[in-house]
Amino acid sequence: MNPNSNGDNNNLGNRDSVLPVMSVTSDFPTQKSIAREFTLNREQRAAFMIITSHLDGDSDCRTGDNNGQLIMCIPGCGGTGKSQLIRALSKYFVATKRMQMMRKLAPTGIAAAEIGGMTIHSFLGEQRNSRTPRTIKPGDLKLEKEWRLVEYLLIDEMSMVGLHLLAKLNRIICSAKHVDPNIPFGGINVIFFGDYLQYRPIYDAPLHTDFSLPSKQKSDKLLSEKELQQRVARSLILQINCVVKLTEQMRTEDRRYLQLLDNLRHGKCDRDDYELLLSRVVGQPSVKSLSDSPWDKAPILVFRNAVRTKLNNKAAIHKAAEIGQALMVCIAQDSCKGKPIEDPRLVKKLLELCDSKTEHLPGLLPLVPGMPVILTQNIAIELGLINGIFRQLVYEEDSVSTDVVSETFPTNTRYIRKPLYAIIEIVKSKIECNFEQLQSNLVPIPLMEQTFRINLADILPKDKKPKSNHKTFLSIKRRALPIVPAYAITTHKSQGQTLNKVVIDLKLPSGTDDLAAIYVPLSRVKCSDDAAILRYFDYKVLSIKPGKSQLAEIERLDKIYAATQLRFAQWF
Ligand SMILES: Nc1ncnc2c1ncn2[C@@H]1O[C@H](COP(=O)(O)OP(=O)(O)OP(=O)(O)O)[C@@H](O)[C@H]1O
Repeated sequence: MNPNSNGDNNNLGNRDSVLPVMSVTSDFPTQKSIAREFTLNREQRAAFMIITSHLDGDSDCRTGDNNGQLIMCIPGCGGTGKSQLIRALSKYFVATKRMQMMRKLAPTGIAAAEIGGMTIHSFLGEQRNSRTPRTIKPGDLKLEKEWRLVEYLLIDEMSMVGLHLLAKLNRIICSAKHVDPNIPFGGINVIFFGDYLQYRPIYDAPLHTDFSLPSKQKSDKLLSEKELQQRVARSLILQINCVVKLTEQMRTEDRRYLQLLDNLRHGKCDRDDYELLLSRVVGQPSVKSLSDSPWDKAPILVFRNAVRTKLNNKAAIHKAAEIGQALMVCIAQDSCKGKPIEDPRLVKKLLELCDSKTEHLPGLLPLVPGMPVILTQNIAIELGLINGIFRQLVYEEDSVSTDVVSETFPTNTRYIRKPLYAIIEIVKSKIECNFEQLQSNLVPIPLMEQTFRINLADILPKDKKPKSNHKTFLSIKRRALPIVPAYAITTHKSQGQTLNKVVIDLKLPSGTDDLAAIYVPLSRVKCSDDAAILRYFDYKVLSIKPGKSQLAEIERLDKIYAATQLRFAQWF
């Protein structure tokens, strides 16, 4: 715009003088420039335009069901760029100074870190598997403040979100926003991202649960409070009024491998697909040994937490030997009813429990400099504090001993009873630091405290187990470093991540019939050459089919997608 041209030609002053020609080029980001910056494809761009135009008050976007409230779903299989779209949307909200209107939540720490969001549990102020839900009191000022400015709620990895959790979130938002509980999500706009064929929630019913299908439960049985809440949440999901499906594969460049992944999603892999995967089994010419580069640095994806812990311990022992150092193992401090535990057998049993049973605080934590780690407690996930490399341990000098605590580790292991903090190099740190001497990605991680319950019968030797079925629970308070090694991670933890090289176990534990157990690990990489298969596996695992309610929900969303394309034809 020329600042001198105000439309009034009589005000041009001296007509003989030459007017300065000024062209103002603005660096101000626009919808188009951000879509370009993130190289959004056609589908990502359409979703981006619908949401950002809704934000900008576009009247076409703000009409229709629910008084223009956007209840949107962006489904897409692994690698179709859902997280990339969230990053582009975030950039637009930041650039237009409206970031406080957006809240990003995900069901797991790793998924939340991928999008710079928080976990739903931490946002609800609850622990995982908590038996004491957050109480909602009218006039809760903290809650009101948390939600006052929020108008767009983005929920990633929707396959792992449970209906009960969603119901809680809905109640909290309605209460914070002081609106009629019949208005979905307190009237704010909600956008779900994810893929229903990936992992489902562990202790809850998935969002696609179809309560109209005949269930195993007897029809005359009264519904529990939890089941009622789940049905309420399902009715919210049925109000989704806008769908953009992402279909273009952005992660996998290898056409043949893409075909295999697609066959897998439909439970239709053939012998050729099987042969392709067998050619990647360790020991075959393409992957001679896991000790060779690049496989020696690739994470191993396994199904069971116990297997993960065993592999991590072995890898730590091996790495310590490789660099010629004695292994360090930090010991957790456990107490019961405020007193240290005295029975040495009980102490040992507790320390050897898998961290999945101890609120994710490990009893025995092996540490080797350079070891990849995952932070298991929510310290500041929105700052990227989740994946890192262990660099250094600070501990009380006099708390080190070489007395054997566990046969798992070599005899020269140094056990540290009083660690103070560990210095972790955070892989994708978003911490800004102005001190020249301090590296912003080196973060001291202190000890943390958690309480877990354990059934005594589960840890007593077989001959000492009580005969009756009566359960005796012990409540244990543990102080420990909130860190676990990440040489091996569970396939569940890998969901949402793009991995450069990965070693995958496809031998499923018996009784596993979830397609996600195969599809999630295989879809983490860009091509078949980036995956090594740990050992031979049964052809049968490639023919696991998606469930009925998964397919029905995908079909329902497809129909809404067709209507969305007609409604916003200009962006498709
Ligand atoms: N438009 C794009 N331009 C360039 N790269 C992209 C684009 N979209 C996605 N990618 C890249 O493709 C890979 C997969 O994308 P992303 O992680 O966003 O997929 P996803 O749908 O969230 O996958 P998952 O379901 O496994 O979580 C990433 O490496 C990402 O950077």
